[in-house]
Amino acid sequence: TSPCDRPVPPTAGLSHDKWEIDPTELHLLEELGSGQFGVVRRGKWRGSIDVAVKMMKEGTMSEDDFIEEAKVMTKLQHTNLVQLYGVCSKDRPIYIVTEYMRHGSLLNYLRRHEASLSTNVGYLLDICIQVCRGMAYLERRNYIHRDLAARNCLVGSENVVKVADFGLARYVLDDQYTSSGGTKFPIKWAPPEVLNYTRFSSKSDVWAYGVLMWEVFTCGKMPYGRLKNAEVVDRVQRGLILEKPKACVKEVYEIMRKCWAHCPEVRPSFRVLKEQLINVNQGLV
Ligand SMILES: CN1CCN(C(=O)c2ccc(Nc3nc(-c4cccc(NC(=O)c5ccc(C(C)(C)C)cc5)c4)cn4ccnc34)cc2)CC1
Repeated sequence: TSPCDRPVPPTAGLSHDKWEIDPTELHLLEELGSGQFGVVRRGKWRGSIDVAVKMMKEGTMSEDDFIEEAKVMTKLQHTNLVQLYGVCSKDRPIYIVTEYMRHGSLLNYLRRHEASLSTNVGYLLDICIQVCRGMAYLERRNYIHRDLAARNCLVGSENVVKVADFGLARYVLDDQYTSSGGTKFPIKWAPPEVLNYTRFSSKSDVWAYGVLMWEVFTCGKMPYGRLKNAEVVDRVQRGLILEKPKACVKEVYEIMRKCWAHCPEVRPSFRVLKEQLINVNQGLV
């Protein structure tokens, strides 16, 4: 295709280190919330591009390792991935600059719109398919997310849904988050091999994706309700799985259940999941 057909890569035109963003070209606006690394704000880049800026609180992230990885992350480009535009790494705190998603996290979006969403099975399935497309791209690029959940997906204009913060879990310094015994470890989205051996893979992302599907079809309920982490670990080890959400048709629940196969090899790939979900969605029309 001629150069004018190809979309200009969003990181084009940056300084010699194309993933390095000049902070004088950023204009910070309101706070969007805060997460594991601290405050996140909306901003404008080069006067007109809407961005989200994570300002890395000191001591929350292994910064040098992340800056190295940022080069790879800027190359991951897909409609259903929140695009990393670059980083401001010359001063501290480091800024992580991504495209802006105006409706916030998928989890809050599901909870806010439960009334209209709970009867719209086709749209709930479409949300799952969009996340699956983003994850199938990461799978093709041999890139593991490590913390896929509705809270780590974002909703943008025209209700597009994108996967965010892929791979970032590797740079969190808080061992309450990184160790499977920690209070912040995402136990309810983790398969047996992660609970027992912290063995992450695209197939552990598939397990988490099954839980994300459950979150979508319950419009943002907490998986396993108020069960304590230890009780969830015990259930998962014994092969007990999440029950079928009311809004979920049998065919969709069958796909969810496959994501929770005890052995990672038995779970479908995201590529296969995507085909199966699209088939069900066409069957619903
Ligand atoms: C009508 N509603 C009004 C309220 N509302 C908002 O305030 C709102 C609107 C837009 C928002 N957008 C974004 N919000 C965020 C955001 C905001 C707060 C916290 C975070 N998350 C984090 O900081 C974070 C997430 C995960 C992780 C690990 C490594 C653990 C996986 C580490 C850190 C992200 C990032 N974004 C990237 C692109 N767009 C956004 C966020 C919130 C949503 C719309």
